[in-house]
Amino acid sequence: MSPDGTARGHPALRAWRLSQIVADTYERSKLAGFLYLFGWVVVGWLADAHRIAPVPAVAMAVVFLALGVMRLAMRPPPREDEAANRRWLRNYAWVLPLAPLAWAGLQAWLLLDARFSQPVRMASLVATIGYATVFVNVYTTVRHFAAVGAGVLFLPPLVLVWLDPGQQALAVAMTFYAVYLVGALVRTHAEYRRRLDLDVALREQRDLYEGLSRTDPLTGLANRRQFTARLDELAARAGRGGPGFTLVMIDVDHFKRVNDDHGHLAGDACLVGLAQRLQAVFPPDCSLLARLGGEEFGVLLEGDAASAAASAEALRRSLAAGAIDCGGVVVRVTVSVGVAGFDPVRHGDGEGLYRAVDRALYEAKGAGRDRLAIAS
Ligand SMILES: Nc1nc2c(ncn2[C@@H]2O[C@H](COP(=O)(O)OP(=O)(O)OP(=O)(O)O)[C@@H](O)[C@H]2O)c(=O)[nH]1
Repeated sequence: MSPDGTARGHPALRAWRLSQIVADTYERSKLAGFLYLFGWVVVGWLADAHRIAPVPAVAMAVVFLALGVMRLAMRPPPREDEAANRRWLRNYAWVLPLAPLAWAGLQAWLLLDARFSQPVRMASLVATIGYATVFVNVYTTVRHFAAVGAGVLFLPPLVLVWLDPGQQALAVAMTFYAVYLVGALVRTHAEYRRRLDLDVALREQRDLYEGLSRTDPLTGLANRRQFTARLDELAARAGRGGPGFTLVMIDVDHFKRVNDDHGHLAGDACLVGLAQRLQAVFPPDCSLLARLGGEEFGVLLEGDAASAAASAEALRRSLAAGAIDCGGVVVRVTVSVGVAGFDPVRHGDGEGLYRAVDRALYEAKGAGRDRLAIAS
């Protein structure tokens, strides 16, 4: 298991999970760097630091400002770039503790330098406790970020307070608080992980149902719903002057006989075999292949009708010339085909093209089947 807990799951979900951790970490911490600058302005003003030690006082302010800007500037990479997100987390692991480290040095200075009064030390300790609390409650997207940040902030003053004989009561109280911080860190990190797991599970379910709602369960091709949506999309795009496209509709001839002669299961296997033949002729990366229902298939292809018709004709010929394996039985099937390229003026929209191709297919059937007709 990697530090971000992303070892399991589908790669896309794993990448999403990692990018969510990155996004959450950035969102939670992008402005928090400036809190140290604000804290130092308040505590430094209380401490009269600009008079006691002007150069270190200003230097600390500049350091906190620079570290705040640095955090803000580290914008997360694109979500889909898993390697870049992993790199970002690694880099951020170095950047995030820098401000706490600088604050810890400042805190040690305020506690050890006799020129600073007791109220100033108390004020700085209150700020330190606050920053450590923020770390364990907010930056728990990655547990070691929270642990390192809170540890760097809290442990040095705790040790210094224990070493001061006059501060034993405060040292005991801070020790109890340190124990609370450890418990809070474990709890908030577990809560974050649970929420993240739930988000991932919900996305997984959503992707699954979305896939099912767009896919024909028998052949794995697109279903009619997806086909219609894509047809409308292509027609709208072509209507706006976009690239042209062609619709091919393929209907198995006398498919009822396949069922009647060999059984429904053989009929199902035949449809699956036909879908595979379609995928071989019309590669899915340049077309949308759909089962429109029953024994009817639709193909949407970018480009003109002539090349689509040539591919469909090659398929028709190869089916007519041979036979296909339908789950153990070898069956000869022929197909009738209708083809038309989309013409925005003649067809108007996707439905208009569908009707034209359906008519051409009907003509091919009427003319004796096993043939291709191009819509006039
Ligand atoms: N095995 C199987 N058969 C199906 C499925 N869907 C539809 N059918 C069958 O497909 C047949 C379609 O019959 P028809 O519409 O009369 O068409 P046809 O027999 O192919 O004849 P033509 O289209 O006129 O050449 C029917 O017998 C349906 O039961 C399916 O998912 N699996």
